[in-house]
Amino acid sequence: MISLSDVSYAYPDTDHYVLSHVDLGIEAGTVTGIVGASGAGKTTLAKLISGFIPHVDGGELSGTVVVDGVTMAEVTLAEAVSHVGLVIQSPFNQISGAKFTVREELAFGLENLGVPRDEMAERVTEVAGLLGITGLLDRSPYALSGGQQQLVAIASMIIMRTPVLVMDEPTSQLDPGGTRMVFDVMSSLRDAGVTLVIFEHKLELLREHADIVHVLADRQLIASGPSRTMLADPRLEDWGIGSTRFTDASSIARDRGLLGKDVELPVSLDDAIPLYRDFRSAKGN
Ligand SMILES: Nc1ncnc2c1ncn2[C@@H]1O[C@H](COP(=O)(O)OP(=O)(O)OP(=O)(O)O)[C@@H](O)[C@H]1O
Repeated sequence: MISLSDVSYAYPDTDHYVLSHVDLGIEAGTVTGIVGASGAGKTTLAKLISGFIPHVDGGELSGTVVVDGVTMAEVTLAEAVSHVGLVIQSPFNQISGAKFTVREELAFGLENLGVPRDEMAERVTEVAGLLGITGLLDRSPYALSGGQQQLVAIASMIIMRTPVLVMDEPTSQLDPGGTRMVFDVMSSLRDAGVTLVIFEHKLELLREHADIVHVLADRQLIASGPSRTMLADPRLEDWGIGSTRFTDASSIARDRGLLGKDVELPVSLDDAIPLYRDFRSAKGN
């Protein structure tokens, strides 16, 4: 569904490559997590997958990016965005600036596609319900909190029903409840067959929702694996990505001989529970 072959990229008026010889393959209907330290190039990669590079940012690009059968550099941005939606990191910048209410804002992209009014209204109601923003529909997008704007930004992409959605830190402005809700919505999108690529720092949530995780460092995708294995990898510390409290605690317990040497370290609470149960039964209480 997504294929990057030998992709290198430098922003305009710079003399260095932000990404260098990147290869990536993503299967349809999967959830892929991409992690990397600050400045590693996550936003750049998100913009490449969704066609904003080269169509908006320009710069020097080599290699090919194919999404949903379309080579991104060879089609217009309008064509690219019909295949892949991008939720950008700053929700304020995602708002079109052309509309007075959230309802109109959500319908904006559909209007451009010529979707009939009745269907537009139905889709707005549906997506607003999904993201719990029905009560905001008649408010100005600019009168909302950062978290509310983020939900509107996500809704404005989901409503387009593209087969691929790329999300660049989609929950950065949300509280834990809002974050969980957005991840639950992502699960239902995945169930509906949407291919998701999530750039995210919240490793526990990524563990729960991503099938495969890739690590971006040194201008390349340098490691990848199933979320349980990749997100418990001790090298994540060296790459400036960190680790979860469950991995840290279990790693200490293992070093002190409380857990077996070859125990598979947990990333999330769900991973940790069976481990602690085994530990308790081994102790006989
Ligand atoms: N428009 C631009 N022009 C020139 N350099 C840029 C531009 N945008 C980003 N960069 C540089 O490209 C590199 C990668 O930036 P990018 O925003 O992709 O990283 P990131 O991993 O998303 O970071 P963060 O986690 O902080 O959002 C950084 O060194 C950044 O300074």
